[in-house]
Amino acid sequence: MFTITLQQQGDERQRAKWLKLAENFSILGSYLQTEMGHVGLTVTHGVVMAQLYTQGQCMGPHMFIMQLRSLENHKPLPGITVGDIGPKYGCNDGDNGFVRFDQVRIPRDNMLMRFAQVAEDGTYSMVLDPRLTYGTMVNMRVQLTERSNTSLARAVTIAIRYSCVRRQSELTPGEPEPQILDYQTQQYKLFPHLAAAYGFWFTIQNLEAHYERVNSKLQEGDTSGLQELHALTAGLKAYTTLEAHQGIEECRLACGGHGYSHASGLVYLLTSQAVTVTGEGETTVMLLQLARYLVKCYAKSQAGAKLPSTVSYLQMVQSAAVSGGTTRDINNFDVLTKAYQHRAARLVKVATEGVRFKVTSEGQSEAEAWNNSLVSLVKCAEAHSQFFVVKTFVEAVRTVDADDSVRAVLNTLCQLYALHGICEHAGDFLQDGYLTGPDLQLARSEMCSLLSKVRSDAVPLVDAFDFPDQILQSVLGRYDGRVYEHLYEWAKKSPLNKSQVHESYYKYLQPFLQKNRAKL
Ligand SMILES: CCCCCCCCCCCCC/C=C/C(=O)SCCNC(=O)CCNC(=O)[C@H](O)C(C)(C)COP(=O)(O)OP(=O)(O)OC[C@H]1O[C@@H](n2cnc3c(N)ncnc32)[C@H](O)[C@@H]1OP(=O)(O)O
Ligand SMILES: Cc1cc2nc3c(=O)[nH]c(=O)nc-3n(C[C@H](O)[C@H](O)[C@H](O)COP(=O)(O)OP(=O)(O)OC[C@H]3O[C@@H](n4cnc5c(N)ncnc54)[C@H](O)[C@@H]3O)c2cc1C
Repeated sequence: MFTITLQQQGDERQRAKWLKLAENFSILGSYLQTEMGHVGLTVTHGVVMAQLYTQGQCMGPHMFIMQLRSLENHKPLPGITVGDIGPKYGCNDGDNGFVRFDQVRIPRDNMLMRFAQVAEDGTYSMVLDPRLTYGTMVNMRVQLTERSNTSLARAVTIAIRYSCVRRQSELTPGEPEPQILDYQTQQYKLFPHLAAAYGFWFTIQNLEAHYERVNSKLQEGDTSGLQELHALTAGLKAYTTLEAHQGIEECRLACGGHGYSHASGLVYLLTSQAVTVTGEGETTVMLLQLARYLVKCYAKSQAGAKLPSTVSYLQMVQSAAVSGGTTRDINNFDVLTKAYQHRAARLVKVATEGVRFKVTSEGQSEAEAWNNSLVSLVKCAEAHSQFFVVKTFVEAVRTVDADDSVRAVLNTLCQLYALHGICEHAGDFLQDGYLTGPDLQLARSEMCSLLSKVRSDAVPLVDAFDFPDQILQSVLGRYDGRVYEHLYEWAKKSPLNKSQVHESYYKYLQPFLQKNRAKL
């Protein structure tokens, strides 16, 4: 949460009142923003994000503390219906619930008044920027970006270690079965996610530093960095949570049948990661928040305005003829970064001009034009977020304090991440001729060479994440590699294996079999 320390009467009094209760767990709280509600059985209070109406005017979403249950017997207060929402896709240990308010009144003082106040006579006033109310979401989105990185790193650790234990088929006729990690397809499934886990780690360092800079400016009352931070965090949250989710699923699939077992630890990782894709802002909604900012920035740059650092590249949208068009050193970091920059800038331009064209030439309203451009708007936001990761990764491997051998490995991972992205989104790079067919051919063959280069370092690279077995909770990803013995031990612990003949045999199976056999 933003730790802004402005001296506000209401704020100070409210903090003294509520924080004391919350910090010693006298009350338990939940965040209630989503329309359908998410609360649960445990909480006594909730912070409700609701539209504020005062003196007949709507002032937009504000936060209110609502007491939900009696502090005497935990029963819901009058007018409040609260309960559990039932089983979910995952995170069933999480206490998510619903709540309904019917004619519930709360004291004016329950409105959280750090950034906006309502006086006794209903007069509304605000401090700095009303969007500071959304600060908790920005903070949470940074945290979810971090969590995604950790979950992806856990998944690749499991899958890479297991791929060294599992031997299957013949690579060379007559030779022993190879470790499945020696198959190029297995490397192609796993190593780009390994590279992404490293790239995201550096991205998070950059994002956190950015967050701290904006936060300290906010302490001095300077809100100028708020929108850029919001856009950046919304985009990276969307991009990294989804990439991690898809990566974890690919790691699970790469473990074959055992990936389907809870013993893999991958099923839990996958369902937990799915929450981060939707929670704190669904992916498309978040990418559109970023797109809205990019479109505004592009328009400003066209009018000659200077842009904030993360979007300053929009001032330099080049045509492909000027900027590319020949086969080049596709492994060169400057070439790679420029290609991603060009792709992002071009897609922002295309999306912005698409909206404009629909308004000016097709007579659509702004809202219609926006809706009819959503696909290209989402695409430009994804491209911007991926460019940010590539740029950060490249800068990090150039400047990281590491010896030459470590830097060489990081260089390889960074090239792999960037080349893999180009191959995956080839159309974006080829469409205006910035990259050529021969460039793409080169990118693909370089990417495949990098896979075999990563092979020898793959295990040390996942060991370097330093997840102890207690955290990984995966039989497949055990540090000692003794997978098969422990799979057997794990299976034996199943409650269905408590006796040699399960009780269901006597109840259902035996009569059924006997009946059938009697008919013979
Ligand atoms: C491995 C082990 C794992 C174990 C367990 C795993 C658990 C994982 C935990 C996961 C957590 C799950 C818990 C989830 C909790 C929640 O989901 S809480 C609810 C969060 N809800 C959202 O995020 C809603 C998403 N929607 C938005 O954010 C919308 O933007 C909005 C805030 C609802 C506003 O929408 P709207 O009224 O339509 O306004 P807009 O027109 O879009 O925007 C108005 C202006 O405000 C700016 N803006 C929007 N958001 C922010 C912000 N955060 N900060 C700053 N500014 C913001 C926006 O850019 C607009 O600005 P202008 O363009 O200048 O007008
Ligand atoms: C496990 C879990 C825990 C949660 N915990 C909390 C909590 O503690 N507190 C809380 O307040 N909330 C919580 N949430 C809710 C979460 O914040 C929302 O589910 C999330 O923000 C998505 O909103 P939604 O469910 O309304 O989806 P919707 O907005 O209905 O999204 C459904 C579809 O509509 C599309 N869509 C919606 N709006 C647009 C648009 N403007 N343009 C284009 N497409 C659009 C989306 O892209 C998506 O494809 C939790 C959710 C989960 C799954």
